[in-house]
Amino acid sequence: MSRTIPEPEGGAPAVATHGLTKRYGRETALAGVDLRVPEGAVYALVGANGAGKSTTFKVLMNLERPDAGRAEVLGLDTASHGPRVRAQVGYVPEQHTPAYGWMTCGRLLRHAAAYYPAWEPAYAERLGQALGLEPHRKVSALSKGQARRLQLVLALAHRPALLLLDEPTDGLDPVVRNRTLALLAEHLADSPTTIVVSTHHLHELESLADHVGVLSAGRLVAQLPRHELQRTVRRYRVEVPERWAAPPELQAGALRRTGTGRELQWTLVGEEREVVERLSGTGARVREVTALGLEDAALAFLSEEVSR
Ligand SMILES: Nc1ncnc2c1ncn2[C@@H]1O[C@H](COP(=O)(O)OP(=O)(O)OP(=O)(O)O)[C@@H](O)[C@H]1O
Repeated sequence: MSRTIPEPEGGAPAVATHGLTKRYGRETALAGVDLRVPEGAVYALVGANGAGKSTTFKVLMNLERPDAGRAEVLGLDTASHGPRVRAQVGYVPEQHTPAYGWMTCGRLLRHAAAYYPAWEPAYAERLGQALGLEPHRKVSALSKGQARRLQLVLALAHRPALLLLDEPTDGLDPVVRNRTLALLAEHLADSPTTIVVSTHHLHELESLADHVGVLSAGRLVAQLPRHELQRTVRRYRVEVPERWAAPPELQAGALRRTGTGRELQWTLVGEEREVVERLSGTGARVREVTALGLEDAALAFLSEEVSR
């Protein structure tokens, strides 16, 4: 089951993929993904390990070629405009291994400054200080978290139109993790930026994300604005008559079902009023309806398959 948003109105999306498919040998990493990221959105990409998040980022950066389909980033076809795309994107890759390991952090930042015309040295310095970056440390000698801090400065300091952040807080200690999220919020407030960010900790993006995409085994099983997600995905606690069978239209909207006997908890997609009417029409009594947080609402899509 997949739920998607219509094409954003007015102007091209900042990121769009069309039937994106990527295989590694017999492994299908992406199976016909149609991503739509409106300009200015903070789009959280979630999914289990191996769902295809990093592969999506790599294709968007033209670091991997799709086997079928195509991707557009900032109006450019990624396959034919790789360098132009990369020049306009701030990318934090999944791997914590920045290039130029023999340089010091300070030297690498100066090197990047020469490469990006919009690089702001003062901003780079401020970010480095806020993240506790040590300019004299050699890149190859950085710990995982230290490398992540450097990658964040490299991605943000040229204020790109698009940030592609693949688990940006991975490896960071809790203090720097919070600081990074605050820096991202400040960055957004200061410069118009579209962000696509993957995470296994969606609650961290509770105050930032306004769109959510859920990848499951290479398929985009949900893609919708956050307010839509939270409005239409609800948990219903219902009491059902004996030998009650759920009608097919409710089964179709069910993401998760727990409970036994006559008391059930269902996470369902649909307009609350209609869902309650449908349930009541079958003799079930709705005892409680709970609105879900961003993380629970998105994660419900990931348990969809296993609950069926
Ligand atoms: N270079 C590669 N060679 C072979 N298989 C690969 C390669 N890169 C990715 N895959 C496979 O493609 C699938 C998607 O991987 P990907 O790294 O995109 O997932 P992910 O959602 O980022 O996972 P995680 O949350 O664990 O980082 C996985 O099954 C993975 O094993």
